Amino acid sequence: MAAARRVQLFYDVVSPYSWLAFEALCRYQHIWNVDLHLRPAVLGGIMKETGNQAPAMLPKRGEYMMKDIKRMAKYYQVPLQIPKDFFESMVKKGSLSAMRFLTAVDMIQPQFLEPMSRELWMRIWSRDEDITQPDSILDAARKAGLSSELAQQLLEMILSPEVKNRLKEAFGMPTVVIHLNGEPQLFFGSDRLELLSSVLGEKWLGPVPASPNPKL
Ligand SMILES: N[C@@H](CCC(=O)N[C@@H](CS)C(=O)NCC(=O)O)C(=O)O
Repeated sequence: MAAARRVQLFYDVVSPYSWLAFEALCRYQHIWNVDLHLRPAVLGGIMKETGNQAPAMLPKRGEYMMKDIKRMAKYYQVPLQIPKDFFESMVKKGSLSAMRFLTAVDMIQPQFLEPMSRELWMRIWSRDEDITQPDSILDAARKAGLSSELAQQLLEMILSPEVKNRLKEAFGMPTVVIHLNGEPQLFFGSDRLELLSSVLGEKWLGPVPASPNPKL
């Protein structure tokens, strides 16, 4: 069998579309011949630099996105619920500490990235709970199976320059990057996974393939 190809997923837990792509790729990592690399990243810096507004902040676009997200969540079978105060949760509070925590997880114990990311999404995008306070992050860590010692150690790392510098920026969320013949190929959006499968030469079986070991 050919060596598994590396598929990198750049995501932010503030992004609902990232959650959809994350769950679909977590399902497919056991079906396709790929090696999934989860890459915590932030969108905010890019928005600031380019002066772009989050699409949801434009009223008509925002209205459309709310409907789109609900339909996509049902189709992807992800228990996503729109938070009551979208502006407060997404824009004002954001996800920087949570994403720094995930970056520290990636540096120290990357096997916890998948469950920890999922727990953070469950908080912000399913149960409308906070993800900015240390106690919120520690609660998610406990549910993801991290020991309290490890979680404390990671929490202490989030202000370190190593973590801050390692947190990647992506131009849109979710972004998937693969390398074909040494050339990076970038796919933007949870709606580009079918195209990704075609480029990889793998079968697209919809967002909920019969996975041998589904986590969600
Ligand atoms: N069509 C895409 C939409 C993804 C999307 O709107 N992502 C937002 C974050 S949740 C984003 O990256 N916006 C930045 C931009 O569009 O420039 C999908 O289905 O995933």
